[in-house]
Amino acid sequence: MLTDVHDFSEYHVPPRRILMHHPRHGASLENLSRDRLAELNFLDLPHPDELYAEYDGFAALVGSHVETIFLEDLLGDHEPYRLEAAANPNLIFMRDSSVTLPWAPSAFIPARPALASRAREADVVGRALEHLGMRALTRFEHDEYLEGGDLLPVTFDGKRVLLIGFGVRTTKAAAIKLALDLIPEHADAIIGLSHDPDLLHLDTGFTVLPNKVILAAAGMFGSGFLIDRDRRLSPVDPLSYAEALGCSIIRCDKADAIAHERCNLLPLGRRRYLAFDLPAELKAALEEAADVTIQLVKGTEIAKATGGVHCLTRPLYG
Ligand SMILES: NC(=O)NCCC[C@H](N)C(=O)O
Repeated sequence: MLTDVHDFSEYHVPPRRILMHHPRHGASLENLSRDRLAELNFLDLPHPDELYAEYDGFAALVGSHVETIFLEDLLGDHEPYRLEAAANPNLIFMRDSSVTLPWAPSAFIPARPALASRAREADVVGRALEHLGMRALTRFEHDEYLEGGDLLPVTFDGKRVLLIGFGVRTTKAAAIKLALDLIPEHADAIIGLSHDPDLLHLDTGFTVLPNKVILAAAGMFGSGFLIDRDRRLSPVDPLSYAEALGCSIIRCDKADAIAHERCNLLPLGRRRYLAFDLPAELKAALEEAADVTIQLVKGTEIAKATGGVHCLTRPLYG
């Protein structure tokens, strides 16, 4: 059962700050041409000024709820940061380059991006987090790849659970490494969810909300596994498993999840959420079932870069 008492889920704990990267802090978008879309995994070429305006609107809305902090504030003239900000427009998707855990505010998991053009992000962002006094809990190598959008920390019946999605980016080897390095000190269990490769990350098509509500892209999740506190691995069907534990699943259209970031909701704690424009029916259904308030912000240009409000943010809890 998901409980509110001792709930250290990402959707429950208000971040103390949110770490972001403004696309204007570097000219990566202005220098972008169509021939780089595949390398960056963009759906289309965003219009820089419109994307900046959307980002400003989003950052202002986030800032009205919680303190925001930008990579620029922490790294300023740091050479690798400047180079990355100048060349890599995916740096705005701060969710992916590291993982933070609501129950371990002074630690982080450095990501290891699988997309070659994003490979340097984790070092840059790790440097910023270390600058804030946070320490790395592990290091991935060999065939261990993990992008932050594939990891959702929740508390499940008082247990600290890492929900990890496996699609095109994150590997099972990374989940095993986390089981070895984090259980039992920093996590009690890991639930792996294999998802359709059309879904970029877990957070493209899946999120857990209060009241045991799950929002999932329809037909995208199949097999999965559970690694328990004794590091025993057993197969589970993740959605049936969740339903058996009393969760209700609201499904959204797969194509909408991919093109419009429908499942990519940003929780700010105290039942507050932000999202890119949602169909009125879906918004009402989520607000009713999960007893949350969702504020909407325009993100058409940002969605061309294949990310949403969850992808743009890295919550800091300490
Ligand atoms: N968590 C996310 O879904 N992040 C969005 C990343 C978009 C970026 N174009 C990528 O393909 O890595």
